[in-house]
Amino acid sequence: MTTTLENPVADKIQAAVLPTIVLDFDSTFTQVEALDILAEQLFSSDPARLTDITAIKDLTDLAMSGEISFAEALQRRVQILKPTKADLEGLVETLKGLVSASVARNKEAFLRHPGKFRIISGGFHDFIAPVVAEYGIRPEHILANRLVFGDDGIAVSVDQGNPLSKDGGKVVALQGWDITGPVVMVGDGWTDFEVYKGGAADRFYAFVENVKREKVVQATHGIEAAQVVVSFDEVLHNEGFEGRYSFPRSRLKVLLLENVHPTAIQAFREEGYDVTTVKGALDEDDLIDAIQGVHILGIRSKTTVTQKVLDAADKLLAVGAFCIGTNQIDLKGCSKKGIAVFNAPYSNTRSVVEMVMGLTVILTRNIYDKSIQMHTGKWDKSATGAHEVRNKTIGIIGYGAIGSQLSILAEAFGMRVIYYDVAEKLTLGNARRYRSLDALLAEVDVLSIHVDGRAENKNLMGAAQFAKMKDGALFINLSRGHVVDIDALAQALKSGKIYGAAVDVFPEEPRTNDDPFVSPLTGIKNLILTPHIGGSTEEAQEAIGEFASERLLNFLNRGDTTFSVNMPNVQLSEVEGRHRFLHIHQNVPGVMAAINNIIAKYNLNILAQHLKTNESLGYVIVDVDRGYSKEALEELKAVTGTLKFRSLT
Ligand SMILES: NC(=O)C1=CN([C@@H]2O[C@H](COP(=O)(O)OP(=O)(O)OC[C@H]3O[C@@H](n4cnc5c(N)ncnc54)[C@H](O)[C@@H]3O)[C@@H](O)[C@H]2O)C=CC1
Ligand SMILES: O=C(O)CCC(=O)C(=O)O
Repeated sequence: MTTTLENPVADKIQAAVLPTIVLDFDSTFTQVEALDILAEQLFSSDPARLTDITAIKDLTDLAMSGEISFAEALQRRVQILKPTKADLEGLVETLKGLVSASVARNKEAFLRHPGKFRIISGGFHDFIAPVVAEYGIRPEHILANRLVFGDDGIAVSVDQGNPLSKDGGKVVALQGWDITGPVVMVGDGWTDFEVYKGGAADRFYAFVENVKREKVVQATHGIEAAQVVVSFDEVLHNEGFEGRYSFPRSRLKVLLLENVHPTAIQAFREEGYDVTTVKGALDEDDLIDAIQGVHILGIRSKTTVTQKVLDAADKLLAVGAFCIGTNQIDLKGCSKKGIAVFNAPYSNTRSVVEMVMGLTVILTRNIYDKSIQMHTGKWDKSATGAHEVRNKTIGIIGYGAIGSQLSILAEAFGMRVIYYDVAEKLTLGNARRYRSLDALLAEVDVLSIHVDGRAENKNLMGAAQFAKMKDGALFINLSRGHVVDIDALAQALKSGKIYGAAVDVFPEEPRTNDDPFVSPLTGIKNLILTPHIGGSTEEAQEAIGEFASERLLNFLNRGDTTFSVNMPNVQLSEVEGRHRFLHIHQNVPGVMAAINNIIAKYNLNILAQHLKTNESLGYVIVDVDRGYSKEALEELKAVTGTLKFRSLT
């Protein structure tokens, strides 16, 4: 199967006859209404004038949505604001930092096509010109009002001779401009729509990235030449401009489940992707419905990505596990479809380790049960059964990222550390590796499990293993629920064989906070139960949000597969001034030769080429210079064994 990212609209438009794109300034070129910002700047520190901030905003909104006359709103706002030239300089600096995200990320396109982008605004040339200059828009390509200053340097009114100070002014002003060829108007406000309605523009884009004005959006319905766009990427794409992106990001859907941290949501939105979030996990049926049309899926530990889900995933490019474990994802199924899987292998490691150390002390001192007794009014000040952790032996099963971190912290607490791992590991500090699990079990005062969730680890700790432990040992599991036979653990605790335990993960976990927790472990003495929160610290969640979204964005934006758990890892630079083909295929003979034949046939000039394979997949990345034909792309997609094909610009 290939991923087809086509753009029929752009195909129809001859690249040679690029239109002139005329942008509105307020809430389009910038994220904000400049006069609202000016009001905040001038009045927010003066309690007596706070109401003027609201008055300015109200006037702006009424004019933008077409409720009152634009000319009246403009004049009244200037009368309230009365700015000086120095005030406007401050405003310019603020506005430079508030350019719309999709405009800012397409700066290269602005600079590459001087004269093709112009500004028309009911705002003021005085502050617009220095902001748009950074995008190569010259003063003569800005139509805007001018402020009239009094002798005292304070602006008192608007230049009345300028058509833009009047109602319907944008239509008149634009018609009088020296533009040849098609004109495309992009804006959020009613006066922008009027430009199209009044015949001064051939096409209109209602720009809703910053603000959605219902009256304007409604007005576009049923008009073939008008369209609502959530980002400037779409405008560039539709109008045949070579923006940074071969496919508008706003049409790529990201579905984030399980309360993924806001840093991730923001990262995708800032890059222009269409993000949907869901608080809890989805069960298989709901996920099958939700996954259709989704390009990127973000989950944590409670969403299971099964073969059936993958079969329904018609557009899926990548799955991000916003956690460490990936046992909830059918990795083989993903590989078979060329879907890349990423996780955040180190972002919550420390949180888990700190929790294990805390639990170790709490259990060794019997603090948990003492606290429960206190809550029932029982004061039991006694040292019996309470111990220091110093000189005790902690046994770690699974000496990976978490196990080895724990080794360091436990040693710092004065504990003796021994570990068991099926793989060769670098032993840290004075820890000792045991090659026999049984030998380790027999020696530990505290046992902590940190193996990964592979299926073979089911019931790694069962009745036989608990029986091999010292009487009165402590047991901790913050790895995966299925690793421990919980009936056997319950029995070992009830019999006193295991003196105390802490369990954070369970074979069956509720999908959301509203679902009940049912387990044979509830109600047992000296057993601390926690709702899978080993990695749930604000620090870890933020770090995971940043790390996982960065991996996914690097994959989307440049094809980089660094840290992918199933794809061959290839580190790639940004796509600058070139085209990049990304070809994911089954690792079968002949694919590379077929790709190279097509490249030779179409005489494509290769700037860089990479091939990396793993057991099941091959990943070819080809960077070519700008000239290539659509036929070449079609042939590359059709190579036998192709799973996914994308091109980036
Ligand atoms: N409770 C929570 O909120 C969290 C749980 N976790 C879980 O903690 C576990 C460990 O995470 P990491 O240390 O990052 O993983 P890791 O992959 O770095 O380490 C796992 C280690 O276990 C070893 N191992 C696997 N099976 C084994 C076996 N049968 N016997 C001995 N050693 C075995 C591996 O060789 C590896 O060294 C994972 O299951 C992860 O999902 C991770 C973060 C948060
Ligand atoms: O916090 C989560 O959702 C899962 C944490 C976890 O178990 C992991 O990172 O593997």
